[in-house]
Amino acid sequence: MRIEQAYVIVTAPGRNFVTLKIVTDEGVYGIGDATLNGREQAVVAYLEEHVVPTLIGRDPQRIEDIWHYLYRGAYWRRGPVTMSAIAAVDMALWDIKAKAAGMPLYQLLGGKSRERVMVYGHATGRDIDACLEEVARHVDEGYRAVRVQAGVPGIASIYGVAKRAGERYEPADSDVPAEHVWSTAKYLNHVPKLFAAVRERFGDDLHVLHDVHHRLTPIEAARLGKEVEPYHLFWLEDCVPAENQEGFRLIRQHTTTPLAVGEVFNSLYDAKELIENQWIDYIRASLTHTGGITHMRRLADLAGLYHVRTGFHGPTDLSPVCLGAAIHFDTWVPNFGVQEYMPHDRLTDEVFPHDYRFEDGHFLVGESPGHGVDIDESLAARYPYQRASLPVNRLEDGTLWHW
Ligand SMILES: O=C(O)[C@H](O)[C@@H](O)[C@H](O)[C@H](O)CO
Ligand SMILES: [Mg+2]
Repeated sequence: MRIEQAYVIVTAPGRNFVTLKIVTDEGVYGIGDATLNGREQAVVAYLEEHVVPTLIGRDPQRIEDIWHYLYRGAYWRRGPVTMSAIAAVDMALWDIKAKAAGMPLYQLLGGKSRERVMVYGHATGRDIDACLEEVARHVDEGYRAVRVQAGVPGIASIYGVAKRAGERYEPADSDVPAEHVWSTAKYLNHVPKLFAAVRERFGDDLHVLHDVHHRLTPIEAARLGKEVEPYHLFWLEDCVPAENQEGFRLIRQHTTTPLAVGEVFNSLYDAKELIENQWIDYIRASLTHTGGITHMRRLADLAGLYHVRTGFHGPTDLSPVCLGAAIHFDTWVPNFGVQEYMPHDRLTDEVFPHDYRFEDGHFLVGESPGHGVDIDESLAARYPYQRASLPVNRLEDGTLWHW
């Protein structure tokens, strides 16, 4: 079998997605997600200029060799653009291999470790009451786990809160970055009240999660972790920027609130210290941004040695291709934790037909050969790319802060 064609499809049914399609001389093809929110065209250029020309004529079955060819061979290793490009190739090659073997991807990985995959949804609200209504909607829809993000009095626009009730939250919402203003003090004073209200209304059984989105210092995160301990969060996510992995040691010394991190990671080296020191409980890296299935299997196995579980990133800015492949991975991986799920909109699901299905707070993996997701290229062509940037964040004194 040989790779005959490889090309990039950029489409924007509601938001921008980048997909790599690899076609073999035996007619079998595979697709991979290469979407990097706000930096889509950088990955397109990397793929078209530096990756696709090297794939033509190669044996698509040699997944491991091609992964190292693209990783070690790049010389300039790691980084979100490179690793998203490698991930798209890797996802497409695993899709091809599973199709050629006539089996769903999870079988190729090692078979089912569970029948279904628990997900968490996103409940957001401009204030606590509005947020509680969204939590109630998710509970009614069968979710066992809900991420809770609410507006903070005195902060005009905040991460994770949709503009209007019931709407999905899409952060890449302007041509050039919008500027938000942030107050740690106002945020820290408010969040414990939010979770007290959630537990008051919904009791202790519902899994509740929260995303700090990189905005605290370690001691501030330690304070927040301690103050929400009575509310038994499933996890507190991205509480500090994780370039300095050591920062999590201090948080860990002060609180038993479980910690999750990693959606901005792009290799297992970003998480190695965190995992080996057991400073975290869940690793959030995504297949698309962390080099695909080949690399994520290594990261998941390392995590499993230290009681760390997976909690894949799964917002609407990762395409159904990534979500579909992730559900196969989640179905197999022994140390599964939870899968993030923001439903894509109808247009997106039409462009990316798939066989996974959401039911009763869980995903059920499909049985068709491969990862079970396709792309309708003629429909995709109707939705041209339009630049959309993530916001930036400033403190009230104007300091450029973490978004
Ligand atoms: O936990 C999450 O799902 C993430 O934090 C997202 O909301 C990111 O902000 C988005 O994926 C950036 O593109
Ligand atoms: Mg997050």
